[in-house]
Amino acid sequence: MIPITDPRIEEYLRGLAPEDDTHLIAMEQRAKELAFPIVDRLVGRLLYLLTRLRQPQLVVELGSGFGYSAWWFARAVSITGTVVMTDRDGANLDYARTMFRQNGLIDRLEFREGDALEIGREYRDIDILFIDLDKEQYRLAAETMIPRLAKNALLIADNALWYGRVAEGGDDPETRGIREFNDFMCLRRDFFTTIIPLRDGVMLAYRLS
Ligand SMILES: C[S@@+](CC[C@H](N)C(=O)[O-])C[C@H]1O[C@@H](n2cnc3c(N)ncnc32)[C@H](O)[C@@H]1O
Repeated sequence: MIPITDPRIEEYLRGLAPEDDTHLIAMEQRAKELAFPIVDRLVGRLLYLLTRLRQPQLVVELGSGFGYSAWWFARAVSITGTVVMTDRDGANLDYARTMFRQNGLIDRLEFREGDALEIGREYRDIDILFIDLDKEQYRLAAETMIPRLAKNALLIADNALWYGRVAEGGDDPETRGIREFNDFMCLRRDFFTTIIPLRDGVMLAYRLS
């Protein structure tokens, strides 16, 4: 496994990103206790910044877990914006619903239980698509959802470097899935795509028309 960011750098960056929101801290604690993969704070802050810059009306997440990444999107969209959460595990969405009811952001959220791609197909004119579901499904997710994106949409995907295994020549289904997805997006002429080596790699792909 290739370390993407030196742990000392990550610790330094985290030290520059203090947050005191009790729900956020509770979710970070929960993720730690359950060993549940969330984007974590540094990527969360990037999601927040991108959302503020793009000012989306519609954000769709494929693979929302219990709402950590959605918290950053929901905080950043305007009061008329919507963040669609999808997860096949209803217990995750129950946790998120309770949390967003308590913090007053619930009107900005839709909670959709089931297969993320089946649900995702129902939406059009998506301004921000966030992909964080099973890694074998990334390319299919992109193929399915690109026709449903708005002009100048932003496609964001977590785990684009997959613990460095994409660069090590790993051949397990998840690594293959991420590598195929990266190739698929980076070779497209209708997107401007880059991968930021932050945490586990974040792909940003801007739709050029
Ligand atoms: C990495 S976690 C998401 C973490 C979340 N984005 C965050 O940062 O807070 C992936 C989630 O996607 C869900 N998932 C994976 N594949 C899915 C699919 N095809 N349809 C619905 N949910 C899926 C899993 O149940 C899991 O909760």
